[in-house]
Amino acid sequence: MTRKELFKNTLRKSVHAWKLINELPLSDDESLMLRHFMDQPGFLDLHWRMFVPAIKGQGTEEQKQKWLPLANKMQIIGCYAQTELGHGSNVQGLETTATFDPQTDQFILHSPTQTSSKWWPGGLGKVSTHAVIYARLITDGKDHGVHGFIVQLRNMDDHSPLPGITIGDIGVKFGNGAYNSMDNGFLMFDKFCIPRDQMLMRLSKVTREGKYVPSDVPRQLMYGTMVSVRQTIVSNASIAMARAVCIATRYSAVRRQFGSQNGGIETQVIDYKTQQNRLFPLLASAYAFRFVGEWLKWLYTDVTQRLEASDFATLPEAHACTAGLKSMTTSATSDGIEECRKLCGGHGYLWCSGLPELFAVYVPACTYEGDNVVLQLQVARFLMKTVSQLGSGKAPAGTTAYMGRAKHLLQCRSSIRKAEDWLNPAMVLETFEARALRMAVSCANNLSKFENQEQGFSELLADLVEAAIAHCQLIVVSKFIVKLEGEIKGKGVKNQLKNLCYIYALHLIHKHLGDFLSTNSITSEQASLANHQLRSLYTQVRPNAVALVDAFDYTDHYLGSVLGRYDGNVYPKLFEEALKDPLNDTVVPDGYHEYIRPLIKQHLRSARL
Ligand SMILES: CC/C=C\C/C=C\C/C=C\C/C=C\C/C=C\C/C=C\CCCCC(=O)SCCNC(=O)CCNC(=O)[C@H](O)C(C)(C)COP(=O)(O)OP(=O)(O)OC[C@H]1O[C@@H](n2cnc3c(N)ncnc32)[C@H](O)[C@@H]1OP(=O)(O)O
Ligand SMILES: Cc1cc2nc3c(=O)[nH]c(=O)nc-3n(C[C@H](O)[C@H](O)[C@H](O)COP(=O)(O)OP(=O)(O)OC[C@H]3O[C@@H](n4cnc5c(N)ncnc54)[C@H](O)[C@@H]3O)c2cc1C
Repeated sequence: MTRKELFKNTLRKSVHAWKLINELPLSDDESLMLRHFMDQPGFLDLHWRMFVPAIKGQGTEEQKQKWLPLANKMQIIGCYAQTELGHGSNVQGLETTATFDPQTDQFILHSPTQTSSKWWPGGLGKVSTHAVIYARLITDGKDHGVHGFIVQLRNMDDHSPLPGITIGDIGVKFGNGAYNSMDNGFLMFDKFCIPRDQMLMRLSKVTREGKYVPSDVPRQLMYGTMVSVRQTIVSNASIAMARAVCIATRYSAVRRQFGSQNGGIETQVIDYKTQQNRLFPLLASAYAFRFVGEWLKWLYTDVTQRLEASDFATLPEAHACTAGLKSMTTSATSDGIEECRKLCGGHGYLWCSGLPELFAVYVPACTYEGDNVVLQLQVARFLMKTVSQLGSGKAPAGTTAYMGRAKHLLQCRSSIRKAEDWLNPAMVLETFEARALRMAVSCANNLSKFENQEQGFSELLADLVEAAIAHCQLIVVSKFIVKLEGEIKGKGVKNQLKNLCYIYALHLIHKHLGDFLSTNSITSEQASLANHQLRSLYTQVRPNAVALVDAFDYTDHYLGSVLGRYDGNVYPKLFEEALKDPLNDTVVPDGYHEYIRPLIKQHLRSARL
């Protein structure tokens, strides 16, 4: 499809999905499933995941009563317009202004520079009638920082932009189809006025007289929509990883190379330890991210209930966990999808493997909803704060509770003696806790050598990100172990999940061996025992690998992959796909007479043939 066709087709699908949701009707959970099977980014994502939650989280009761019924019936379509051409990560650096005019009781929205143009918001370019806009609030010449506003963008009769608004699509993005189904947009305001009651005023207010009444709750609640989406992105990482792994595992069982004895059949590539060493940790990651995603959903629900009761105590942890896990799981999944493509050899590079499209549509997850490095630095700040409070009498809680055992964890030596010890959950956990704590404490010690803490933080950014990742990996490993401690239905399923849990943990030890050794969390002998155990786990997973990906229950239609077909009938179907290519419509290609023939004839003439 051309970009225009792709975009229009996504509108068609989105509207059809909305019709089904209402007619059947579908529950919220079922509607989410429908979104997965629709399988294309589109304006509905931003309307439901960001526009509506922003109003719910930041609007007053009156504002919710006015706007939510319209949004819930899709009589207005909204997007989330925060990022600008010049600033995305640095939200406090946004430039768009919303200046209160007491004469007219309105805010005047203005884009003072080119870099202040809104740039990137999905659904903004062509579809949205409304947006939640983030802009600097100015009253009586004073800048109160960034606040949210509900703004109508387009005429409800003919969809034309309202006077004072310039709007459009930002252009083609990475890949062929991928994220190009979405109208990521730009927007400039030229002194565009909105009524005062369209500032989202649950957190802070501007009175009729133009007085700014700051919030008595943490201002970070303004970032609540991002926290909510980051949480959902973690579960989605599992879905995308599982999809790539399903394709690569099934194909690895079909594909044979080398190893033929006396003219017999060759070896299935899944039997090579190198293939297992690349593939099975990804399979384990797909399961691990699913379990940590379930836990994160619980954490998010818990913090939301606490916030409603004005208990803000767990907000920093919820922010650190959603930011860190969003970052860690999306980075691992993007890399994992690319690894799966390579695991499928040359055929993985074919469009019909399903992997190039999956990669192209997935990679922006490393950037949207917060650049992954910037988000890990938020985790690092949280860790440094927690370390600095150790010994103050305030016991760390939740995911940092392990830091409360700092004295032990800074001194302990791993008691792993034989390979099987690596299947002991307490020993594995302690190894990850020791490594995470020691990396965090080492950063804190290095920071303390700087007179200026911010300067020290800048100098140590790379180490801080690594410490944050170590903490996030500990969370994933520990939630996988907790999952195994609960009830798991199905004969033998627990054993399979145990294998995957330890593959997940031990492959991380192998991959980040430098961290584990340099922090003395393990010795090199213990590292080789871990490798030994890992190989043994691969052998145990091998007979069940295909069943473990079948368990994801993805249809062939959803996978969209010739290599990942359930029936394994890969080669005939690759031919079928090839023959469908428009280049094969004719035997002699268009362009032959224009370019190829004259070229060949010229050679024939010069060679006097
Ligand atoms: C789509 C794929 C297709 C097919 C796949 C198949 C199916 C998929 C199905 C569904 C889709 C799946 C999922 C996606 C769902 C929906 C979304 C769809 C598309 C994505 C759209 C993307 C939208 C966006 O990108 S919106 C813009 C996002 N922008 C950002 O994230 C900006 C990042 N920057 C920041 O957040 C902040 O600037 C900062 C945190 C980096 C710094 O802020 P600030 O300067 O204010 O803070 P600091 O001084 O550093 O900190 C001050 C204190 O505040 C605390 N803090 C910061 N943030 C928060 C927070 N959020 N909550 C709580 N507290 C916070 C911080 O810790 C400091 O605390 P302290 O105690 O003072 O130290
Ligand atoms: C597909 C897609 C959809 C999007 N949808 C929306 C949307 O609906 N609404 C919306 O408002 N926005 C949206 N965005 C924008 C997105 O949120 C931003 O792109 C994202 O927050 C990253 O910000 P940035 O582009 O400014 O990156 P930058 O911050 O410019 O990052 C560039 C580089 O600088 C590094 N860097 C930046 N700051 C620091 C620092 N402090 N320390 C160390 N390194 C740093 C980063 O790690 C990165 O390597 C979307 C983006 C994409 C790609």
